[in-house]
Amino acid sequence: SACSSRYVRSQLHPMWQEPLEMPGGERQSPIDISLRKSVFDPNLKPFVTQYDPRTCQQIWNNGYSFLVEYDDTTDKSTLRGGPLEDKFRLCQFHFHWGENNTWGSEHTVDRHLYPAELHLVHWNADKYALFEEAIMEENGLAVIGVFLKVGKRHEGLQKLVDALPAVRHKDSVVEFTKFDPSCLLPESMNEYWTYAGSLTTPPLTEAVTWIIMKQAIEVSHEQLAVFRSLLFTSAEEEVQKSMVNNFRVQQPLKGRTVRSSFS
Ligand SMILES: COc1ccc(C[C@@]2(O)NC(=S)NC2=O)c(OC)c1
Ligand SMILES: [Zn+2]
Repeated sequence: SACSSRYVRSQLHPMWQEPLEMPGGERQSPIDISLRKSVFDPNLKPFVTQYDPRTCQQIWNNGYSFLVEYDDTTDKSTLRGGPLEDKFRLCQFHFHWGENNTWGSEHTVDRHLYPAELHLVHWNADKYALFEEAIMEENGLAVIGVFLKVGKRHEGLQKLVDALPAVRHKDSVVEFTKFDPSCLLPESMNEYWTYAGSLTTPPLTEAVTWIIMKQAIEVSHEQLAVFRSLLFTSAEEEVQKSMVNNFRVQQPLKGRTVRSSFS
C-alpha cells in the first residue's frame, strides 16, 4: 500500500541514534502524558473507526518494527471524529516494545511505562491524494496509540502473532488478510488524550494528531515474547539482532497542551 512506500524503506534503519533532531522541532513525539497538566475538553467527540478487514494485505518487517499494511486506495477503512476535522484513511499499524515487560511503550502516563504500544496510522484523505504527501503536512496524519499490558491472552492478536515467524528477518513480507484491527481497540473508546506531535522515527515530520487511548489492552507474556523473536537484521547478515527496544526517547513538551476527552 502507499504507506509502505520506497521512501519509508529508505528512511528506516533500527540503529539510528538520538539526537536525530527535527530542525526547530517544536512538536516532537513521544511525550509523557501528565494527568494533572492535561486539560479536559468537553467539545471532544467520540471518534469513529470503520475498518473493512478485506483491505488488509500483508505484514512486512521493515527492520525497525513489523507493519500490517492496508489497501488505502479507497475510503473502505477510515477514522473520523474525535479531535479530527477531516476523514482519515487507515494505511498501516505497527507496534513498539521492549526487551522485557518493564518498558517498551513510546508514550507514558505520569511516567508509567507499558511493555508495548500499538500505532494505528491514518492519513488525511480529504486534503491529500497520497500518504507520501500527507506525512509532510501538519494535519496530514492521525495515529491512534493503544498501550499493551501483560495479562490474559488476546485472542484477536493471536492470528497476527502466529504469522510473525514468517517475517522474522528484515525486509521479509508475508500475505496477511481479513484482519479487523478494531479488535485491538479497548472497550472504552471515548476516553483518550490528544495532542499535536510527530513521527517517532525519521523523517520525524510534525504531521501527527495523536489520539492516545486511556484504557490499555491485555496481551499475554507469551504473545509479547513472539514480538521479541523478530530480528532487526536481514537473513544475509552474520550477526542477528533481536528486534527489541524499538521506541524513541521522550521529547520536550515545548508548551503544548494535552487535551483529554474525559474529566
Ligand atoms: C515516511 O513515513 C513514515 C516513516 C516512519 C513511520 C513510522 C513511525 O515513525 N511513525 C509512527 S506513528 N511510529 C513510527 O515508528 C511512519 O509511520 C506513520 C511514516
Ligand atoms: Zn509507531
